[in-house]
Amino acid sequence: MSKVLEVTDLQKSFTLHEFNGKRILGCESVSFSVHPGEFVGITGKSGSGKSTMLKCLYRTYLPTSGEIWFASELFGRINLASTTERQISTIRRREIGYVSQFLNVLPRVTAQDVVANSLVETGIDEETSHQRAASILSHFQISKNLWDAYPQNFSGGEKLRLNLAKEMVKQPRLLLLDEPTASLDNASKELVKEILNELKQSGTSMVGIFHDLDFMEQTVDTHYKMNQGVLGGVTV
Ligand SMILES: Nc1ncnc2c1ncn2[C@@H]1O[C@H](COP(=O)(O)OP(=O)(O)OP(=O)(O)O)[C@@H](O)[C@H]1O
Repeated sequence: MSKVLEVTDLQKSFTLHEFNGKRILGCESVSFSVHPGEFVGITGKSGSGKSTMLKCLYRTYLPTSGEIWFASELFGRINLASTTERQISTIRRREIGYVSQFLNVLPRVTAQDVVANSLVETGIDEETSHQRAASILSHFQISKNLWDAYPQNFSGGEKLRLNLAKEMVKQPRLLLLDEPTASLDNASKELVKEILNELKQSGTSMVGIFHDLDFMEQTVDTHYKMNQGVLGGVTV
């Protein structure tokens, strides 16, 4: 089966200029693949390099070495580790989503506009975008009286669901999840589990990092462990 993502020998280290160029290892020797509709889960101790690896996949961090091959619908097979900023920004708008508990949106933009703007950026007209945004916000159980509120003050669970809504509405080929259950109660976790399963059924591939092992074991297809920056063998 063709691969959506193929990571080979990814390494990221940080140079601390204020400490005479001291280098800190984020991750190294990271190699794995993701197939269409596959959900890969990554666990590991705090500081083991999980977020660094995920941020390299989204190109928030420029990898120090290694390759990240992504099967893009728009550009064909491209190496995210070395492609241009311009391609990366198109890919982020159209094909790769990133979800964490932290909401990074413009101030004074309502929740419904946050989701609708995600679609407008892909070229869909305003009216259709607002209709689809309303439908996904209901589906994610974000109460209607919050749709025209500013999400900066939303609860942790509401922010996470809004983040998921704004990324999922684009139907990305690949979704990156940074601790998708942080700050969720059990009912919200169940909802997120259902949503992730629906996404999988629709063919979206996912890579998620987790501290919540129970949740992870119920949702992922493949599990890797990160240890001191190195990605270890499959355990599920
Ligand atoms: N921007 C940065 N500058 C310098 N060092 C960094 C940076 N980001 C991460 N690191 C270092 O890289 C190492 C791995 O950190 P990372 O955040 O990837 O771990 P993690 O496994 O995601 O941890 P946690 O589970 O606590 O979130 C740590 O030693 C961290 O201090």
